[in-house]
Amino acid sequence: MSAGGQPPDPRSISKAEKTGTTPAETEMTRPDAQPTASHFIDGAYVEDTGGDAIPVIYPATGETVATVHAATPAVVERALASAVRAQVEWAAMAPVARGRILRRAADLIRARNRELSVLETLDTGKPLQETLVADAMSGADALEYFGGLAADVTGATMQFGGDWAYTIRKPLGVCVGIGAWNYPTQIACWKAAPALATGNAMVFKPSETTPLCALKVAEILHEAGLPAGLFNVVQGRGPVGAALTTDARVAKVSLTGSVPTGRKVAAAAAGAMKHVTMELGGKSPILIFEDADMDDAVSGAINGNFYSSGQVCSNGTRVFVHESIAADFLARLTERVATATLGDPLDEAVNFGPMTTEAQLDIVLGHIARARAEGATVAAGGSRLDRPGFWIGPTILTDLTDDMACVREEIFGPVMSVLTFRDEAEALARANATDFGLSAGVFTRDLARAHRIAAALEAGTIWINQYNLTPAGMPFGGSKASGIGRENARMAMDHFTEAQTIYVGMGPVDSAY
Ligand SMILES: NC(=O)c1ccc[n+]([C@@H]2O[C@H](COP(=O)([O-])OP(=O)(O)OC[C@H]3O[C@@H](n4cnc5c(N)ncnc54)[C@H](O)[C@@H]3O)[C@@H](O)[C@H]2O)c1
Repeated sequence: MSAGGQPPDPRSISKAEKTGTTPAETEMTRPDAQPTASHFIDGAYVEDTGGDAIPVIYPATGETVATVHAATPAVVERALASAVRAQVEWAAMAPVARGRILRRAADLIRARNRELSVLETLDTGKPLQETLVADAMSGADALEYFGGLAADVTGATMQFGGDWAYTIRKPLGVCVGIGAWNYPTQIACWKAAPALATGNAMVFKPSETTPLCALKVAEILHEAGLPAGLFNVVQGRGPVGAALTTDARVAKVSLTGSVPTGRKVAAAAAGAMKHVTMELGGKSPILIFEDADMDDAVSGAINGNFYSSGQVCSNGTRVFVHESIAADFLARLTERVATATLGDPLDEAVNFGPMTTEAQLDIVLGHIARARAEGATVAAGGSRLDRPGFWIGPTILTDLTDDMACVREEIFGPVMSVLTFRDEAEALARANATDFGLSAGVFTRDLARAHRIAAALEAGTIWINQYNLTPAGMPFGGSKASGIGRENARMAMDHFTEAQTIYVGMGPVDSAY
């Protein structure tokens, strides 16, 4: 079945090509992406064409493949009202029964992985080769993981010699999820799974750039047995997100987005003392020592910079390489990057896709132009490709200093900055000299050094001899400006519940008079 349940609308697109070569002759079929309606509220698709039209553009060609409408105030109201109504019964349900629904949804997602992955590719432009393994499957992992944990939300008891106390974890109520455009299916599932497992309802607003996938997540959750109203999807830009954030019925906002948006949303939520989880941007370092396995280090740097065309929050875009191995590292890196296969992302042979939006491509090109002007050398890529859509190849910058904008600012595109260092203390100090603190990586065969560095790095997630893997059982999130709170793992259950303490007096009650 095609995405959106509508008949396929075949269009011809060219097949895979290596970087810089001409397209092959083979033709492929692109399925239809238009959803049944813009929003999913109270268990059903809802349309209201009164809201602004939002085009969904296939980044590989620049064509509009679907249109949705931003939520009007009436749509936002319906979503919130249904969530408030549904949450009370959901919270009273046996947790194991809640978990069973989430685990059923995980099975449905896995069974439909290809259809969902194609939709993710149309929404974002990421290669199908990636989306088949990283998006819906990661969403299914989260639903399965939190479905299993749902029955294990426990409090604690404290003894005071006679009197005692205990805590119970209570759901927060109605939670809002707001997504970025790079992982629309995964972000919806990572937020929905712990929220629903712990007895909350969620109203989710996808990024206006990638509005399609969260609708499918809602459809599948309800097919798995989720009662109506518990996972609602409303479309729209910033103002819709702001309306949800400031509504008095909302207890928590979980945002995945940039640091500037995070500051705005956290400030708005703080006014009403709402809970927040902030998954924000980064400029993460990867430290590669002279004893590192060179092939693994190159692979880690490639995965940490060019996967999803660099549109990954945790990317290790400042690659610090020990000066004794820097020439060898760069030679191997440029050789391997030249073998990236660009082409239509729906072709499974393709492993490098376009930027998701033209605006983001322009931001990336602006950073590269500024880096050149500041004296950087472009060792690979660096310019827009002459083809329809929003294309730039994997780009490597060298001859850099730490004060250059390309080394300091999040670029959110396929741009790796390669820097060199002399010793561990220097590498560590430079790695930590940033307001961001999302992630970091270290490649070395010296175990003691690996753990010493990991402990000293100021970042929420550190990978040793690996990069960017995020299993559902592992907490993920940022420190410093990169965020507040953690997604995934048991910790996320704490972020969607609050402790209530009950003191038990065993008598007698002493009083002064
Ligand atoms: N830490 C993580 O887990 C993680 C994951 C993916 C992306 N990101 C970050 O996201 C950014 C890229 O995504 P983006 O460009 O979509 O981010 P963005 O900050 O522009 O938008 C994020 C979301 O916030 C909404 N929004 C904008 N203004 C709002 C407001 N005032 N109130 C409420 N909602 C508002 C947007 O409509 C969108 O849905 C990058 O900085 C990237 O690093 C972080």
